Amino acid sequence: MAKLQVAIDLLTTEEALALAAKVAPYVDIIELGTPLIKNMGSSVITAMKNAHPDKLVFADLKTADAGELEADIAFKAGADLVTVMGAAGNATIIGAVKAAKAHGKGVVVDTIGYPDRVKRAQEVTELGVEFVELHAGLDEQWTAGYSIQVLIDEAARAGVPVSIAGGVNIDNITAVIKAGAQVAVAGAAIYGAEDPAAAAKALREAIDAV
Ligand SMILES: O=C(CO)[C@H](O)[C@H](O)COP(=O)(O)O
Repeated sequence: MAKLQVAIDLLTTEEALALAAKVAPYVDIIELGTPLIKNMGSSVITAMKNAHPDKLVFADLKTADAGELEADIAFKAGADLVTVMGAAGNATIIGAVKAAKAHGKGVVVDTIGYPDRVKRAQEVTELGVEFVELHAGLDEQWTAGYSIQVLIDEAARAGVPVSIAGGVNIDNITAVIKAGAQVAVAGAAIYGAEDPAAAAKALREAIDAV
């Protein structure tokens, strides 16, 4: 069964915990967004894991260097998964995987901005990462002509475990899962909804119906 990941792109621990409390029944993975971690530090990771020990806590570090060191900080704080940029060197990804193995946790590679996301996904899977995020970031999503269909097409031909992030919503989540994504990441579709719990529930039901 595919997983639903809520991306919490809010700015304070208080707001993040309040959102997580509403949507936790419907999600498998709680992602702490990069701006949230930059604003609050690793204490937000600890606060979220303490509040939701039964969920996978995903620290979207977007590490570009010092992979082992940065991953170790997040795992010690309570993260189950951390991200490293696909554009980083393999040594950085290998370092983060080393830290993950030491803690019994995992690394996700984020392909944001990478020219050939599928090729990089296949390469880094060999390095022992959990899965690869086929990701169009917020700036790319706001570029004229953006369509999530490009990520859906990439997932269908990746042949390795992937998630999709970049505007997942109730209108496209079925196609995201049918393309083979193991994880659907939804940020604005949940935290920007008038009723985040109802939005998360609808996404969960759409996944379960595939
Ligand atoms: O990592 C991110 C941006 O860099 C977002 O969390 C990710 O893109 C998911 O959010 P949305 O569903 O709003 O695109």
